[in-house]
Amino acid sequence: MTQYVAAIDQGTTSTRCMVFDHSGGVVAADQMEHRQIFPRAGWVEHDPEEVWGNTREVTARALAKADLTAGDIAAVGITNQRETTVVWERSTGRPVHNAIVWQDTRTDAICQELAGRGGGQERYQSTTGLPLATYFSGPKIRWILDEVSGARDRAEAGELLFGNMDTWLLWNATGGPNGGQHITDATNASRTLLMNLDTLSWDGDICAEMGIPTAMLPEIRSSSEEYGRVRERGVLSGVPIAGILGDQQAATFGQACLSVGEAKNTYGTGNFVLLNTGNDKVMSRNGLLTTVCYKIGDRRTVYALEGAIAITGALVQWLRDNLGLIASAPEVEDLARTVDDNGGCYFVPAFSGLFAPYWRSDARGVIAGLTRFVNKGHLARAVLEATAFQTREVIDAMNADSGVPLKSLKVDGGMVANELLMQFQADILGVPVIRPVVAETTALGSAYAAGLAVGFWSGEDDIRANWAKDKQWDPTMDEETREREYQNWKRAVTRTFDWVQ
Ligand SMILES: Nc1ncnc2c1ncn2[C@@H]1O[C@H](COP(=O)(O)OP(=O)(O)O)[C@@H](O)[C@H]1O
Ligand SMILES: O=P(O)(O)OC[C@H](O)CO
Repeated sequence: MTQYVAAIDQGTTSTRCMVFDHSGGVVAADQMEHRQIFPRAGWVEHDPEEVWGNTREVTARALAKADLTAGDIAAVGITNQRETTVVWERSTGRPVHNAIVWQDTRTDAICQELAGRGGGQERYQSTTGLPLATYFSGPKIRWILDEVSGARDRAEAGELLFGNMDTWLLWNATGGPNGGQHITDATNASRTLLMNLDTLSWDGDICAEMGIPTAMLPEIRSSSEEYGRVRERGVLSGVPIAGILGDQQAATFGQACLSVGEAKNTYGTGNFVLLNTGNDKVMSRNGLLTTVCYKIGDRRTVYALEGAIAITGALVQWLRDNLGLIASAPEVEDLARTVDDNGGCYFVPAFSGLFAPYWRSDARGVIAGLTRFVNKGHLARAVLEATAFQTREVIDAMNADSGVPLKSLKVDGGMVANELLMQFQADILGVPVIRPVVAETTALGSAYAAGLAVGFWSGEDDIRANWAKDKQWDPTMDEETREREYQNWKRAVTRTFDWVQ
């Protein structure tokens, strides 16, 4: 009897396997962190083989915890950190380079060169919905083909394959060199700078301009259909892999933001606000991305506007790992509660430049407003407030683009355990912030996509019915304080500009 659906959530800091029942409840879970490799300032890499090894391990451990076997699982969904780029050999499965992570800024010169050509930024935005920025996969593939000896010739000959983490895991799970499926879904493909947002196919002209042979690109499919079955030797042997969604789109789906105008914010390594815009793609005039939200089987594509913020939870990690001011991420709340306010201190974590709504690769981090009064408690508060201020900036942009002010914000991700942050977020936005019972909405969203494809769930009404509120924070800050604090933040942001020359 197949009573459950499994999800693999391959995130920036860790890989999880979660098993869900029909009500969307968590039956079992396991998680492993992988190494963050920083070869130079601004460069961030992961080892794809380590990530694949961790995926197998967390899957085996999650099943063992609930005493389940492959026969109990109706389908598997994959969700993943988006944009992170892997290039590997078709015949052996060996990566030709470490994965280049979404936060990595090494492709700045490539992006500037492409922007300088005919059409430049404007052409990329109108075709792909994205600005030309180091964040996306296309320039990262180009860098690997330029820098790894012989790689471009081998890619042209069909010997090398490209994939984001979804494709890398799917290919390995379905057999690797022995029949592995080379497939991605439209949400992941919409983050490469290479896909046409209307046709959901690779844009031949852009690929040629970027020097990327189409022979190495995966087939683009919907987010909910059977792509293949787990290889014979896998713990989930024979189970269909039937859902793929980029992690932020998965969280949108898992939060049941299924109607036009519904939005969620995920607080992880970075923050990502997605607003469902239905079957219409809205082109931003305020620094947001236009992206595929999901495509269920052969139904019409649903699009989203996205505010992508590079560094939020990663700043808490930085406080822990680089300064040693806290021993674990949750301790940042205790430290921040030792003071009443930020003491005039604002921390703008432009570690990878600034993403939405600025897209400034020349920006670098700044702590503004330092005096002898400021202590580590104020610094902890400034670290948490940075997440809330950055969120306000992208919500403002969204309100301007859509013309309809947001009434409340659904939240999820690792940082939403932080009650101080959630209250400050409601205060600085001036709208209620709502956390669901299952905060693991990313894994849940990909489980829903997989379960829908095999008939485990019958439709979107099941997803809506499973969503339940855990807690709500209402704004308590007066308007004058809110705007004064926000304007101080904005002034601090301007101090990060023009640093990299
Ligand atoms: N209680 C907390 N307060 C503040 N930040 C937290 C807390 N718990 C976890 N974090 C941060 O949340 C992030 C982990 O969230 P998660 O959703 O697992 O991220 P990802 O999916 O990006 O790997 C880390 O960057 C960590 O610093
Ligand atoms: O791994 P996360 O949760 O930080 O998400 C990363 C995003 O997908 C990057 O676009």
